[in-house]
Amino acid sequence: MLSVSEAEATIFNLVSPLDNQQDMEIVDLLAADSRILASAVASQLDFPYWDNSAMDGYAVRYADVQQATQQQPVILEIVEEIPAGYQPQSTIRPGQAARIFTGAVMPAGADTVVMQENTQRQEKRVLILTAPQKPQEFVRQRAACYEAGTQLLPPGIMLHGSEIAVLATAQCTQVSVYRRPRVAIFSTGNELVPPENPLQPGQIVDSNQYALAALVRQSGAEPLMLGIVPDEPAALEKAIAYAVSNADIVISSGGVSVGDYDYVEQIIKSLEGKIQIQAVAMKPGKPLTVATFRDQVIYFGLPGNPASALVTFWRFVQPTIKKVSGLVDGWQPKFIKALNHQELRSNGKWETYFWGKLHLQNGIYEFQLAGGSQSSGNLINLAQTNALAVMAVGQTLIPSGEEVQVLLN
Ligand SMILES: Nc1nc2c(c(=O)[nH]1)N[C@H]1C(S)=C(S)[C@@H](COP(=O)(O)OP(=O)(O)OC[C@H]3O[C@@H](n4cnc5c(N)ncnc54)[C@H](O)[C@@H]3O)O[C@H]1N2
Ligand code: MOO
Ligand SMILES: [Mg+2]
Repeated sequence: MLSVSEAEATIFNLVSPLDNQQDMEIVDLLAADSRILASAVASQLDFPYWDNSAMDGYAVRYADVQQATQQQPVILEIVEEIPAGYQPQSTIRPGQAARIFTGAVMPAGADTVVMQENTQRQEKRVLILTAPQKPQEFVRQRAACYEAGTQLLPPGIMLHGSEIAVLATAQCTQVSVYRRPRVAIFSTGNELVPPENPLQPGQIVDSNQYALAALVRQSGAEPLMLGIVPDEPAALEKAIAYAVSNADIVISSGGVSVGDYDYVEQIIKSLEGKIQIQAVAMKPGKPLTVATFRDQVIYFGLPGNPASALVTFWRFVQPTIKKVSGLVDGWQPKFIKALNHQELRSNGKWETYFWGKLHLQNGIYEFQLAGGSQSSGNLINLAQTNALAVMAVGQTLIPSGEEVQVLLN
């Protein structure tokens, strides 16, 4: 049986990002939020676009004012007023200045701005009362932040407010992003019914498909919900064949253990899928099954128990979706160290995952175990959790107050 880290390495090696040519789409700037950039962006505009003032004050020649003091102010003649958005008409000559405002274009001849607090206005003249610290003070130089034609944003990053600001500034109103990966999801089990059906004796509501669809969407992909498939080989064969032909990633839940009605592995093989993982030394989630089809589609057969399905999703499927989606960095699972708030115990045989809540307490992360049963059949206390504490194989106890490794969901 593979260890969790072996399983992780196997899975992450099996998948590669979508193709940045074939699998891209063009979206409007505002629709680009939370999308992943498919190709590098360059702009034809420098940033700043032109030399401009960082202060409300006076554009001057540094050589004129470098000796100015309160006692011996330098007096300059004001030849022009330059509000933001206006193209200056004059050239500043020795002994001259222009009234200027924040964001306004620097006039030719001037190289420095003196903020108005360091001046005194006398009609058509200005007294400079304090010398600037250095030439170019309070001038935002053209291209100081970005030179036209060089790379502005690299491919493979997720776009949020700050990147959208950069694209807007570069007048990049149509953005090339990766299409969202398509993830087919179905549940297996004769006992399952959709949430809206009245329950007959022995039936169980299919919660996994809904949870997984929400998590898939949260991971940046498009869920394709294929419903409930009974534990019958023919039905399962039809569902798997359809799913692997219509999605980049397939997630089923249930039917991967050793029971007489657990057909998933058998059907994968009959459809010429390649079984890559049959079980992982973890709890919950041991019967996790992973396969590939035509070296293109990855199939996750998650265990049916609700907590097992979600834990294996967080641990393996979520990073897989993010990697496939084109993200270059940050698709990997995120672990942090936290203070363990209560004792955690396991039998030491499997890498064990405990669900709970990560709090920030006086600047320190603390892991609080969800109250109630941590059995894989319990899903009720998964609500409002945001993290999984991890106990290594061979470890049987993490005392309260000690450090614990935590996976962020
Ligand atoms: N003899 C053994 N039995 C089991 C073993 C084992 O090693 N030897 N492993 C156990 C573990 S661990 C798990 S996890 C489960 C995995 O079972 P399957 O993946 O085959 O899933 P099912 O048998 O179909 O269902 C298990 C359980 O989960 C409920 N379920 C299934 N699908 C859903 C759904 N969509 N929504 C909500 N609940 C669902 C189902 O009703 C069962 O109660 O096997 C153990 N057995
Ligand atoms: O390991 Mo199963 O996945 O918990 O109950
Ligand atoms: Mg079973």
